[in-house]
Amino acid sequence: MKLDPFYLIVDSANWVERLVPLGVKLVQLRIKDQPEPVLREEIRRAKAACAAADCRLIVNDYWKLAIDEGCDFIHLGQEDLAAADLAAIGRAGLKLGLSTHDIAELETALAARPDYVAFGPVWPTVVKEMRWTPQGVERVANWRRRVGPMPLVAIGGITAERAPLVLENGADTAAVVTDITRNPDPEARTRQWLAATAPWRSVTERPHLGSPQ
Ligand SMILES: Cc1ncc(COP(=O)(O)OP(=O)(O)O)c(N)n1
Ligand SMILES: Cc1nc(C(=O)O)sc1CCOP(=O)(O)O
Ligand SMILES: [Mg+2]
Repeated sequence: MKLDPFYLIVDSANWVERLVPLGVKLVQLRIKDQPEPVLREEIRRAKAACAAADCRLIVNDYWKLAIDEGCDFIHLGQEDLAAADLAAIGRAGLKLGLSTHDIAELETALAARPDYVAFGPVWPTVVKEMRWTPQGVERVANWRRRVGPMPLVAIGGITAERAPLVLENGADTAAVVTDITRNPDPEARTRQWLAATAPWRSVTERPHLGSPQ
């Protein structure tokens, strides 16, 4: 499975409808603290907008709703994973992305046989409080060697200017929230992201790096 090198994360269907038509091909709907009917409606709208633009939609956290609504990709953190029914997710044919921040989490994630592994925070993030200090791009390269051919997502404090650094260090895709959603011109910033990641969009094979350090 090849992931687009630009992985947009937003907190509403409004954002999906606004930015996906610009050419975004990989988007996560990450909504917190909303009642189920609202979540369901947001997922439906995001799904329709993504279908219209040939964009892959990944639903964060709400794996049961994702199954119900016929989505095909979810993202879970380690706590989400502990509470999830992996067999049900597998039966529904959902692809699975998992968060990792340290070696123990990586081992837990790999044992669940995900479709991608995310690693962060590479740089400081303002989106949420995290137990981990910024990990740096060298550690992205280390994760690349550890996960082998599995798709690798880098996340945390990534800007359009920094995206090439994580892609050069072995990430398959760079995930972003605030560099776009808090930019004064999110549409222009999205276009800058599309341009900054374009060299990796056309690459079909990436040479393997060395063994883990
Ligand atoms: C691509 C990607 N990577 C990491 C996360 C974080 O997931 P999680 O640890 O479950 O935290 P929340 O996002 O749910 O607060 C993510 N959502 N996406
Ligand atoms: C939701 C999330 N998870 C992270 C992790 O490291 O697991 S970092 C993060 C926030 C990413 O937002 P921004 O691009 O604005 O830093
Ligand atoms: Mg989560």
